[in-house]
Amino acid sequence: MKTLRDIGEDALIARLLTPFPPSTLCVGPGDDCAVVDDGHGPWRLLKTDAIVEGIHFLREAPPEKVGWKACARVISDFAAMGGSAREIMITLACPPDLEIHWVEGLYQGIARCLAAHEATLAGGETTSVPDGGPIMISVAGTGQVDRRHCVLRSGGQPGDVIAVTGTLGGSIHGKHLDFQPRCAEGALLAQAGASAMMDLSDGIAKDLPRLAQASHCQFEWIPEALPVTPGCTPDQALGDGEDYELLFAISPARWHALVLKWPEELAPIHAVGRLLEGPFCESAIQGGWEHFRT
Ligand SMILES: Nc1ncnc2c1ncn2[C@@H]1O[C@H](COP(=O)(O)OP(=O)(O)OP(=O)(O)O)[C@@H](O)[C@H]1O
Ligand SMILES: Cc1ncc(C[n+]2csc(CCOP(=O)(O)O)c2C)c(N)n1
Ligand SMILES: [Mg+2]
Repeated sequence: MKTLRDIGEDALIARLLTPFPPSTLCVGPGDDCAVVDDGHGPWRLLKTDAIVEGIHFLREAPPEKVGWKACARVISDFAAMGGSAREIMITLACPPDLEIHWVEGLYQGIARCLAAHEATLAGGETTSVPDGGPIMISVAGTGQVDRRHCVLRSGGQPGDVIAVTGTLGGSIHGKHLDFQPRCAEGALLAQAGASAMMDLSDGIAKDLPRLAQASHCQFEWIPEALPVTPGCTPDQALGDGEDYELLFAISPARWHALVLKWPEELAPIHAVGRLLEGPFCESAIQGGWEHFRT
């Protein structure tokens, strides 16, 4: 009998979505967020995400940071559309022997993250896992994005520059619990006419092929152009994952204009490659995170 390990996360999701009719939303499954048009005002963004003890964090991690991470991951996906967060709901599944203090710490981190991003706690759900089971925190949220400036993974064009914010690699040494979702950067990139965008959670080795595939393009990348986090190797920059930086495509003319006006106080931007005439067939980069296999 085949198991999830045999096919991995991406093939599993593709199989699970097969029986469903094509989405009638502005954007259905397949992007960082789903997008809903209420007919007036900004577009609504929907996202759900989960972190699990032993996979995304260890029990000895400071609970405030775990709470921050759980919410910041969702906000990073809003940023990846050019948008921002609105309402957040938290589902908490814990084993009975967990100290109350740990959960209170978790909620301090959640509160800090929501306050920093002007998001509102709308409610949640609390449940248990059997003794010895892992803590799981699931965060669902709504966000919003200006309907003229919503950036999908699928809008990339052959010839577009591929670029990233910040530096890549080494997140396990602390950044994965303590990152700033790139909301200001995402909004500016959307206004500047980025053609495609996503956040980097599984490593650029996994996520760049995903963006290229969604945009029906091939890609080339320049290994020496990767902005590697100091102290990390290029392989770590490619595959460590949980960078929570933005990966985007933009026309060469817009890229040149953007570089000239990019504000110093935002995370720096670096070109790392180019989209090429399609169709996407196979990834030229190895590495990155895939659930059930990594
Ligand atoms: N179990 C599921 N059922 C339906 N749709 C799913 C399921 N899991 C993922 N998806 C959809 O598949 C797409 C890819 O999901 P994934 O979790 O990889 O998103 P991501 O943005 O790449 O990752 P992250 O949440 O770490 O940023 C998303 O559009 C998501 O809504
Ligand atoms: C204890 C521990 N072990 C490993 C990692 C690294 N890690 C976990 S999930 C993931 C990919 C992103 O997840 P998702 O695909 O769910 O967005 C990465 C890089 C960690 N943070 N903590
Ligand atoms: Mg994402």
